[in-house]
Amino acid sequence: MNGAIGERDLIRRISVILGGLENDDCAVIDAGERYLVASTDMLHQKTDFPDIMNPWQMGWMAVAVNLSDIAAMGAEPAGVLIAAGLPPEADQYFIDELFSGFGDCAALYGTRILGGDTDSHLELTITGTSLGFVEKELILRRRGARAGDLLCTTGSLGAAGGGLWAWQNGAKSELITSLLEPEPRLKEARALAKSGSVTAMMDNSDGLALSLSDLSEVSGVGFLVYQDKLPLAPGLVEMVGQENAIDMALSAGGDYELVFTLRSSGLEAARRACDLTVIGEVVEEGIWMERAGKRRQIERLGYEHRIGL
Ligand SMILES: Nc1ncnc2c1ncn2[C@@H]1O[C@H](COP(=O)(O)OP(=O)(O)OP(=O)(O)O)[C@@H](O)[C@H]1O
Ligand SMILES: Cc1ncc(C[n+]2csc(CCOP(=O)(O)O)c2C)c(N)n1
Ligand SMILES: [Mg+2]
Ligand SMILES: [Mg+2]
Ligand SMILES: [Mg+2]
Repeated sequence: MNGAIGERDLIRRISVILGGLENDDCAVIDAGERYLVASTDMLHQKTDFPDIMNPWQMGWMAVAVNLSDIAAMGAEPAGVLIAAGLPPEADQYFIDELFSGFGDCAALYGTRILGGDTDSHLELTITGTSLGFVEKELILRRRGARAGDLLCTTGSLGAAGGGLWAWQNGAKSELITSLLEPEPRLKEARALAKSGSVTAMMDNSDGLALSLSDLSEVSGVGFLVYQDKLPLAPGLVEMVGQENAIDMALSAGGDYELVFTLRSSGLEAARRACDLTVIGEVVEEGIWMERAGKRRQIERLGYEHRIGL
C-alpha cells in the first residue's frame, strides 16, 4: 500500500484478516446471565495531550475515554486496566499526579483500576482497557436503528473542538476544560438502557458525522439532522461563528457524548431517563442535514488517525 491509510479503512482490512470483527464500542462476551463488554483505547502525548494539560488530567482522560465505550453499551463498569509507557522525563510528581488522575476518574464513576502494565517509552503512551457488565436484555449496540426512529444526543456538541480551537488560538474559554476532562455518560446511558426505548447507541468520540457514518453502516439506515436543533456548546458560536461551530459539532471529535436512536413512542420515557436533544431522524439512506427546508449531504469528515503503510 502506498501512503497513509485512514483508521477506518485499516480496521476493515484488519477485520478481513481476523475473520470478521463486530464494529461496536466494545467487544461483547457471553458471561452466562449477563454480557461482559470490553474496550481498549490508546492515548499519546502528541495526538491527545495538549501542552496545557497537567498530568492529573492526562490520567483522567485516559480512564474517561475508556469508560465512555462501556457507557455506549448500556453497561456498568467493572474495572479498568492501565498500560503506561512512561517517557524518561516523567518525574515522581508527574507519575503521582498521572496515577491519581486514573484513580480519581475511576472512583468518580463507581469503579477502580484493577491492574495494568508499566514500561518506559519515548512518547508518553497510555492504553486503557475497560470492562463492564450489562444485562442481556439491556445491551445497546450500534446496530438496531430503524427508519422512523428519532436521532438524539446527550449534552452539547463541539465543546472539545471549541476547546482545542481556544487552546490553539490563545483564547480563554471554559470549553478547554471540556476538552481536557471529558465526562463519560455512564449514568445517562444506563438510565436510557433501562427506559427500553433506545434502538442503537454509540459515543461520538470522533465527531457526529463519523458517528452517523458508523451507525448507518452497521444499522443499514440513513440519517437526517436538523441543523437548528444541534445543541452547540455554550459560547461556541460567539467564539468561532455559526459555520465553524457547526463544523466543529460535526467533525472535531473529542466530545464523548452519546449519540443514539429511539423508537418515537419511547421519547417520553427517554426524557425521564436523562437530558437529551432530538437532533434528527432515521431515514432509509444517505446522511443529510436540513435547514430552512434545504437539504445537504453531511461529509464523512471527523477525527481519524492516519497510519502510514
Ligand atoms: N487493532 C484492532 N484490532 C481489532 N479490532 C480493532 C482494532 N482497532 C479497532 N478495532 C475495532 O474496530 C471498531 C472501531 O474502533 P474505534 O476505535 O473506532 O471505536 P471506539 O473505541 O468506540 O472509538 P475511539 O477509539 O474513537 O474512542 C471497534 O469495534 C474496535 O474493537
Ligand atoms: C493535541 C490534541 N488534539 C486533539 C485532541 C482532541 N481529541 C482527543 S481524542 C479525540 C478523538 C478520539 O480519539 P481516539 O480515536 O484516539 O480514541 C480528539 C478529537 C486532543 N485531546 N489533543
Ligand atoms: Mg466509542
Ligand atoms: Mg477505539
Ligand atoms: Mg477514534
